[in-house]
Amino acid sequence: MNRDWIATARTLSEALPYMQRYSGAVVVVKFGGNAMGDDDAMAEFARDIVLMKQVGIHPVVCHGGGPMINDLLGKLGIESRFVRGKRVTTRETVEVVEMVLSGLVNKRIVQAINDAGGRAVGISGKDDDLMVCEPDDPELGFVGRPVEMNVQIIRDLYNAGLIPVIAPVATGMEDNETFNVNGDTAAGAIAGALRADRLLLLTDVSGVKGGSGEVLTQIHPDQVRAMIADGTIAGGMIPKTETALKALDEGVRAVVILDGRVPNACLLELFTEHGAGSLIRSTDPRVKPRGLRQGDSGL
Ligand SMILES: Nc1ncnc2c1ncn2[C@@H]1O[C@H](COP(=O)(O)OP(=O)(O)O)[C@@H](O)[C@H]1O
Ligand SMILES: CC(=O)N[C@@H](CCC(=O)OP(=O)(O)O)C(=O)O
Repeated sequence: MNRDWIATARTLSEALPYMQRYSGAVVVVKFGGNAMGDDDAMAEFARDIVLMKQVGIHPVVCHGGGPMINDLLGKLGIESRFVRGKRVTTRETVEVVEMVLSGLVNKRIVQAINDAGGRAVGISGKDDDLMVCEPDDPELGFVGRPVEMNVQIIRDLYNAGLIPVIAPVATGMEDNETFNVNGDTAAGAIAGALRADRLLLLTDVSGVKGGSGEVLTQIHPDQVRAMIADGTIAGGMIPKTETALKALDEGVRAVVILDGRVPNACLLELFTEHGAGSLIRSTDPRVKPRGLRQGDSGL
């Protein structure tokens, strides 16, 4: 027999304990615009999500799309400006943000998941008032900070066998305003409100790097705080790790920051001993560990 088939069968067999451990788990996956890549990479991501659903996990996809917003704004002659990793969003910009995120990007992901045999439903933070926001910072304009989460719609969708795909656009508390929410912030708020078992933040680096540039495979929340304070964590990694800490405070069991450009990144993290990227886990003794990596004291 061809040896590759034996290896394939062994790989599947080795994944069994991980599949059992995660059965029924809620896994929120943040799919960033930089991690999306070409159609092949999108199709591969979609297969990973469908496989997760097939083995009894409830995947919840929350996406970004910053580079795609930049493209359309550029075509319209509108300049993109960011302050501390967040887009300065005018009334004019927020219309483009909603068109790109709720339209183009959301439906591209929905279509890819459906093509892979899943049943995806695309919504935004506006649907069923999933995410209600207040202005984040006057300097940023129509950028929202989630203050009220109504996640029953997500539970209804995943319990019905569907895969929610969420665009980070939300309603304001007043005047039916539309707010642009950073994708990491939205994914963290959704994972926190769901008390998710895992929040996977897919990005374009292999994880959180320490002082000498090495990727840290497991990080204590206190170490993350120290690395933000001493500048080891900088730029776009600041909102990402702050999101991770907040989500852990809200009851998420563990957050993993990993490279979404690596083939089958989600499967590598969930179903192999190796794992992927940097895992930051809850230190709250009331949050029961589930499916942590081999060798972790909480396993
Ligand atoms: N300690 C660190 N470890 C890893 N990346 C870091 C660190 N400090 C800053 N960064 C930067 O953060 C970036 C990831 O944030 P960002 O580009 O906003 O991701 P995304 O677009 O996927 O949301 C990396 O590409 C890297 O340049
Ligand atoms: C407030 C804010 O910055 N919103 C983001 C929303 C998209 C996003 O977060 O996309 P990525 O995950 O691909 O970066 C933006 O306008 O770019």
